[in-house]
Amino acid sequence: MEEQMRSVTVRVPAKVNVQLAVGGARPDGFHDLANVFLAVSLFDEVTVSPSDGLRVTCSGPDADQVPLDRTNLAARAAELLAARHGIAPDVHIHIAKDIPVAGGMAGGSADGAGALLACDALWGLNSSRAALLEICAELGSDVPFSLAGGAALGVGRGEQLTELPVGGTFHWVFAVADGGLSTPAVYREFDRLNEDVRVPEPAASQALLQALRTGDTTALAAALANDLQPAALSLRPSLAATLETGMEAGALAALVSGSGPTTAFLTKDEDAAQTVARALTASGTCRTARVTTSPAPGATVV
Ligand SMILES: C[C@@](CO)(OP(=O)(O)O)[C@H](O)COP(=O)(O)OP(=O)(O)OC[C@H]1O[C@@H](n2ccc(N)nc2=O)[C@H](O)[C@@H]1O
Ligand SMILES: Nc1ncnc2c1ncn2[C@@H]1O[C@H](COP(=O)(O)OP(=O)(O)O)[C@@H](O)[C@H]1O
Repeated sequence: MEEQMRSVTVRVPAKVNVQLAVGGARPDGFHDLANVFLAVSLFDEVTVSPSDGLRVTCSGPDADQVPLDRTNLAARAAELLAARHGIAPDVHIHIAKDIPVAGGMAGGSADGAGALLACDALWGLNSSRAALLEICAELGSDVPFSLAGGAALGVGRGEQLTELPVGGTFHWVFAVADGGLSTPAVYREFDRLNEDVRVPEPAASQALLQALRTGDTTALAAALANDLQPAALSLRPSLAATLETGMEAGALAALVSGSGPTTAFLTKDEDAAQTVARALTASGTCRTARVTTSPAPGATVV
């Protein structure tokens, strides 16, 4: 009972990149981006409670693929926050995982942002939003957006966010692939494929921002773009069949989610999403299909 009363649970969304414009490799190994994030209604739940030391547990269908040591982004978040305040990270972090692992949907980032917010509440630190966002950026390029949710443009390596207005609800299907793809490997493949190309400065598409602002699904479908898609397809050619299956079933557009291998299908409404999900599942070109909506709120104490 004591443990229950003193636990804090935070719900955190997955993301899809509706535009991922990638620049050339920087000297620090990162790439400058114009990264338009949209949070979708697939969530992990991170629960923290006092413990003798730092401990991570995980439940859910993909739990066996999640590291439970100090490399887990949730553990790193707790350690960073505790270090800033000169306290010990004595906390049990439990992750109820529903976001595909290594799928290009920022599941690890979600858990990092979730653990940070949850520990801040558990330890009564009352950190400012700006302080939390700064720690998020230290944890990873995508982590600030997991805290923020909604929609945002991320520049720099994706960590410098500007919130974007969204004027409606979008319907998506996500086809979860068997096995993950390593984000660094996909960026390396992007570099290899662009070896002899002058990669332009990344810039957000005005048509895309307008489509988000007005909630115009057809316009959003026309503007979706992911510069990492050729690299993900090069490393995982079978994704082409998944993309084709969703389009044939009536999706307005299909793309790889971030670094993949999850693929995303935008549909005109919930019924169309169910039809696409059924076709994807029946085709055997993916492990499972998930119907979602966007935008979704960022990390929230529940
Ligand atoms: C590609 C994206 C799209 O949102 O996410 P996923 O689709 O994997 O979830 C992100 O750029 C991934 O962000 P995140 O997974 O937080 O990356 P980080 O931990 O910061 O960096 C991991 C590695 O990815 C590469 N990386 C990441 C971000 C960036 N702007 N340029 C890069 O080259 C680097 O090789 C880096 O060492
Ligand atoms: N809390 C976490 N959940 C999932 N993966 C994690 C977590 N912490 C660290 N990782 C590591 O990060 C890798 C990328 O995971 P994830 O964030 O799910 O994918 P992506 O970067 O494609 O969005 C995993 O393969 C795993 O080794």
